[in-house]
Amino acid sequence: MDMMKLRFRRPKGLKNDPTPNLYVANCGPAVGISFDSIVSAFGIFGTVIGVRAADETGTRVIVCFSEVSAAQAAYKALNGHPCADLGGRTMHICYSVEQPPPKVPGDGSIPVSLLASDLAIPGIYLVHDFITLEEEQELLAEVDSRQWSNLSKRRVQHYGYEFLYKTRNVDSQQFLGELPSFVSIILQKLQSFPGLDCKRSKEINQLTVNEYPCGVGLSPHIDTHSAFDELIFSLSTAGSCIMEFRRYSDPGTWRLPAASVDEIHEDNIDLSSNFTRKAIFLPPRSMLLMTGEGRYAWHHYIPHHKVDTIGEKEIRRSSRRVSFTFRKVRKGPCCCSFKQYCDSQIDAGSNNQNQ
Ligand SMILES: O=C(O)CCC(=O)C(=O)O
Ligand SMILES: [Fe+2]
Repeated sequence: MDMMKLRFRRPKGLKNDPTPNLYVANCGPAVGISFDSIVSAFGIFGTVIGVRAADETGTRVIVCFSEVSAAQAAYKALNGHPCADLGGRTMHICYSVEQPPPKVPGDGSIPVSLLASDLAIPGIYLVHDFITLEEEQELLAEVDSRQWSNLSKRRVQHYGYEFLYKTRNVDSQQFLGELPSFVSIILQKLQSFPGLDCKRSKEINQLTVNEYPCGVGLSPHIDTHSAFDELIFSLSTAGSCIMEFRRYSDPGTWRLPAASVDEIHEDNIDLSSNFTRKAIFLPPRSMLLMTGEGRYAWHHYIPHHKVDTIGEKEIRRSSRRVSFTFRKVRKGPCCCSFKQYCDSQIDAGSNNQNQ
């Protein structure tokens, strides 16, 4: 059996019987530790069949041994103790279990709200006709006269600070300049966004423009807490889509695709875990605000559909949707009260999720 083709995960609950496979947190390429050095460091305890990423963070790996006893020895020696062979790094280890095959969801459809009040997720707001048709045309003309960067399925532009898809964060040391003047009108309108203190929307300093061709969506994610402040605005132009929100019942799954991931697809998501799903229709020229619980604890997701079904109606997506996501780059760690979803508080904290 090819061990590396099997899917392993962190065990749920307290029971953690030894297996030959270790789930190792605080270790991996994103913290400067190559797979080769992991093989050597763990190889001291027995034959390592393979090492691979446990998820997309680059900071958690699965180490597969040929024998349970070797995994036990490595666990005993390295869990919570600094490892001299890996630069004195302290790892958090548990025995990994085989992932059950994903359940095939029903037909996948859920009711789609037209209004945020019907969606009833705390912190999610939607304002229809936030901009006029003319303003929409102007915005599109401006971005189309600028350079797009190609991701695998969509094109993007970043202003203020670049969003780095590998780390799902921004390089806050690298300021690209003020937001362009063609969005001044939007920034001005955001100051009178219903129910918001205008000071908070004044501080926006990052813009990502996403162009989705028909049928392309966005994998479920939470915008990285440590990268961006609480308020996240997204203006839809040129086309519509539905946006699905998911609140996972197992906080462990929060680590799956975070932020605007390009290369990660739906089949990487742990469909066997439970989540509550809600969806809202985002028409062109509408402005979505994600804040509070909706921003910090719910994944947002754009299904990869060419047609969105809203009640009895089928709405064909147009040739493209262009969204303008406005955020403020965070200075210092996030201190939200949704700790289990918060990379500032889990990775830097006790790491008790892995113990
Ligand atoms: O296209 C959108 O409205 C959402 C974009 C988004 O979620 C993101 O860039 O993080
Ligand atoms: Fe997002």
